[in-house]
Amino acid sequence: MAKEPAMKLIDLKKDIGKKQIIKGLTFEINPGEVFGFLGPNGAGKTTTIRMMVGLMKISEGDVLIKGSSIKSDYKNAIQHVGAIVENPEMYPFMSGWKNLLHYARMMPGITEERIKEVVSLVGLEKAIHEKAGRYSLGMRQRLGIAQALLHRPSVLILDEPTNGLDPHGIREIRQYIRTLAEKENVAVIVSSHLLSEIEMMCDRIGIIKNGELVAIETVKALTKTEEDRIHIEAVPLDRANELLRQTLQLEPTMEGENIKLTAKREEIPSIVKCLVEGQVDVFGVQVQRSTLEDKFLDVIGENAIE
Ligand SMILES: Nc1ncnc2c1ncn2[C@@H]1O[C@H](COP(=O)(O)OP(=O)(O)OP(=O)(O)O)[C@@H](O)[C@H]1O
Repeated sequence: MAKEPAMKLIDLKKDIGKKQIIKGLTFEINPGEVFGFLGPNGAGKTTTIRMMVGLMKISEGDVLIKGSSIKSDYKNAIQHVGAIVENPEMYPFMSGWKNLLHYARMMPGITEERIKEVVSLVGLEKAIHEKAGRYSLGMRQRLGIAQALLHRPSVLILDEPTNGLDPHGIREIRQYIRTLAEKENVAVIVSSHLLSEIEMMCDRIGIIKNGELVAIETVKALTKTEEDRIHIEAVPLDRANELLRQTLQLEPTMEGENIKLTAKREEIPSIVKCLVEGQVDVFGVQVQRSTLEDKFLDVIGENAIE
């Protein structure tokens, strides 16, 4: 039997006034995966996340969390969710430990053992008895994640978790997010604008644009390139251009001292051979791998970026 998805969006829609902001999102998020939710400004990420956690009314469609509808069975659905949508609320005059204890008391069945477990998951053992007010932003984020994990949610939603962190803090959060997805088998949904971040942290990515899902792929598939962009420095350039067109039926463009073309990596030796045999001197060949950022721009169209 296929495993039950941690979260399922079914034709989710949101109208505000006469405008349709979210136009029917359907996808699933699996236990133990880190899912990146990407999109340009105004694409509808925050609106979607707010509907996922019941902070905003759904116009049409539904969100199921471990099979329970957030619309018609809110109480059951929400108990499976841990979320940090805005900055986590902390009492600065209390230690990290006391903060967690305070939240734990508001929920049934959370033992001290569990508190210790989440503290260790986010790597805050050393600082947990210091006042939260003295924590760095990264430590506060981690305490927030620990708090969201206390009740063993199946889905953890983090809206821009690395916002405002320095590179060290970003690396730490990234590491802990991966660890906890693996150790707790929780589905982590991370929204972000930082593509390189998402590339390093996520297993799968959903990209939305104007309230519609335009791509959903594993990071591996999105960054795998069938064809590379190749820059060749060759003299004389005109002759090189002519040879590549006539002999190999390629479509190069010329730029300064370089020829640019797209081709498969395996084709490079025959391209060089063709040029050399045609009395063209080759001074350099550069292969440009396509990054996730290129893919993102391909999918959403460059004009969408402000
Ligand atoms: N209360 C509202 N009334 C009218 N339009 C709204 C309202 N809230 C959001 N919108 C519009 O809905 C669209 C999606 O907004 P949303 O904040 O969900 O996007 P986002 O992807 O989270 O963007 P960002 O990355 O900039 O936060 C935007 O065009 C926004 O202007």
